Amino acid sequence: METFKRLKRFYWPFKGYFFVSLAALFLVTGLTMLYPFALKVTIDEVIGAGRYEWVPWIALGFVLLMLVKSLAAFVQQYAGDLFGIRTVYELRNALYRKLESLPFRFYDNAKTGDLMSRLTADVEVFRFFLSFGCAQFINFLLLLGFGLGVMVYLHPLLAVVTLLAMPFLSVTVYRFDRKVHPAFLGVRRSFAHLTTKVQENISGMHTVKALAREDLEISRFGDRNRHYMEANLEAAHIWSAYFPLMELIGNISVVVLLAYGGWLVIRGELLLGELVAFFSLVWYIIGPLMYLGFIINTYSQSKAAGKRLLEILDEPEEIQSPPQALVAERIRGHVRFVKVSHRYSPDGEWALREVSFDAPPGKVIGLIGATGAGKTTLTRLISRFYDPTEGEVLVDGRPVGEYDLQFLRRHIGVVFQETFLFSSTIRDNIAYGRPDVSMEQVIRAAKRAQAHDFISGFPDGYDTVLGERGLGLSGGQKQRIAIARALVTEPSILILDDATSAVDMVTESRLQEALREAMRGKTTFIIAHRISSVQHADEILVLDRGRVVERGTHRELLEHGGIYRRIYDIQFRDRHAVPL
Ligand SMILES: Nc1ncnc2c1ncn2[C@@H]1O[C@H](COP(=O)(O)OP(=O)(O)OP(=O)(O)O)[C@@H](O)[C@H]1O
Repeated sequence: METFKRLKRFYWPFKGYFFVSLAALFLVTGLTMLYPFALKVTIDEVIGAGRYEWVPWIALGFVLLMLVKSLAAFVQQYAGDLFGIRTVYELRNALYRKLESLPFRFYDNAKTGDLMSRLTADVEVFRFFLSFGCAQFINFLLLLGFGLGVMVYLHPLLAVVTLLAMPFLSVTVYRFDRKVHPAFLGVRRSFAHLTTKVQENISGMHTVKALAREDLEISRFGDRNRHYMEANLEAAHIWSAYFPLMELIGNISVVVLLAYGGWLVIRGELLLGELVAFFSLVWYIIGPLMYLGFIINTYSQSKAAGKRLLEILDEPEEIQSPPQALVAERIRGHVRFVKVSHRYSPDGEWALREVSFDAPPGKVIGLIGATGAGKTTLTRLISRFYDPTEGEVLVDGRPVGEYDLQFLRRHIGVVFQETFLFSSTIRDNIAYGRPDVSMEQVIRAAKRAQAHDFISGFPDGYDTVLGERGLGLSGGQKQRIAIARALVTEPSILILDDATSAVDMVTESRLQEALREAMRGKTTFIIAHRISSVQHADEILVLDRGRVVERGTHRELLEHGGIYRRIYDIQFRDRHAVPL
């Protein structure tokens, strides 16, 4: 119940639909309960008493009863559906909002397929229970309560005989629930594993094919598919073992009832019509009882699904805007690091160690160093994708944690190492951060990013629709669109994380020229492996295992003769490329 209690805020606002559905259900069940009475009256007081002229009227009464019951059943079903559908609409929105606000840390380990299955399959299972299972469960309780009440009224002893089977049935149902719940949790988990595999494979299909690993992937998929099948089989096994047992217990009580009831009729202690009424009442109880397994099944599944949804909703959002968040007129772009250290997990390696530097507005900082040296980590702290473990990151003299998060990020243009483009037009991709910009601004940004020429070369120009993740463009073209996307927001701070790695040297040098123009008075961080990409920076920080081991201008660092010089020597054995 805990899971449902915690998800109450989603379904409680729609309780009106639920209660309408419930009221209609009361009516349906009440009318259903009238049948045995009508039968009893027809047999004992009409046919038994020879009043045959009443039969057509009784038949007409039955038809009317059924019409009202159908109408009530419609209201019950429709209101129940509305209850479920409206609830999961809110739930899905809340989950998506949560996913949008979760920090980078969450996505470092998140699996897309698993998240997708939570947002789709688990939400659907939850809806099914709200719309259908929950009402069925209440229906069961109603039928049981009404049925027993009427039976006790007709013949208490006979009712007790029926009740004799209940404890056995209750124990069986309890044990069934205990077993079937983990089994369904397993089904949901292995379904998520399966979808994760499919999603990863479709995304990485080029790599799979390039390395001719289709067979391996088919066999891996086969493994997960088998797990999913086995999880389903296990659930089906539990189901098929318990369901007939429940049915058997139910049937035994019917047999006992018929034997004892028949004996009572023979002795004249019970009217025939009463036994017939009793018999149909018993089925109103035993039917739903046997159905109880299915109801428990939907309940168990929705409990398991609800738990998985709560796992997302409960994820901590450690990176948020503070209560009195700072929103300035604009950000000038003065970035300062004071003894900043960072590690991604409390017991992990330090990714940055005591890094300090001062970058006033307009300064271009180059970051260079071996892979894993901490260059990306450093820039991630400026945008507050992570909070530093130690030390302070200041923008315009204020700790980044004091700013409104969206305000801060809107003023920082980031071009990531891996370019991600949406499957929409080039214009929409460039204008993603500022959808209201004019076409002129889009073109200006594209020109500065050296992208205008190749975009204009496409038959549809800026209206060219890109494939998923920008498929159909070269690596360098994608990078330049990403740079234009960052520039169009007119950021005060620009971070280029290996953003020109796929661009040829000539284009890169033109790009840097244009960027210098565009970023005048703003601060730029350039992460690169190529010396040619950072050589014009005002200050170059050389990182090694998280520490700044050298700093200075290109010339100073060359003269210093340290790591930078060694990188330079390796990269420029042919010295003509870069003058000393
Ligand atoms: N999300 C993360 N979770 C845990 N550790 C991480 C994460 N991102 C980076 N690291 C670790 O932090 C260290 C610094 O990584 P970072 O990405 O900053 O290096 P880098 O200098 O940008 O490397 P590259 O040039 O290859 O991009 C590495 O040891 C890396 O394994």
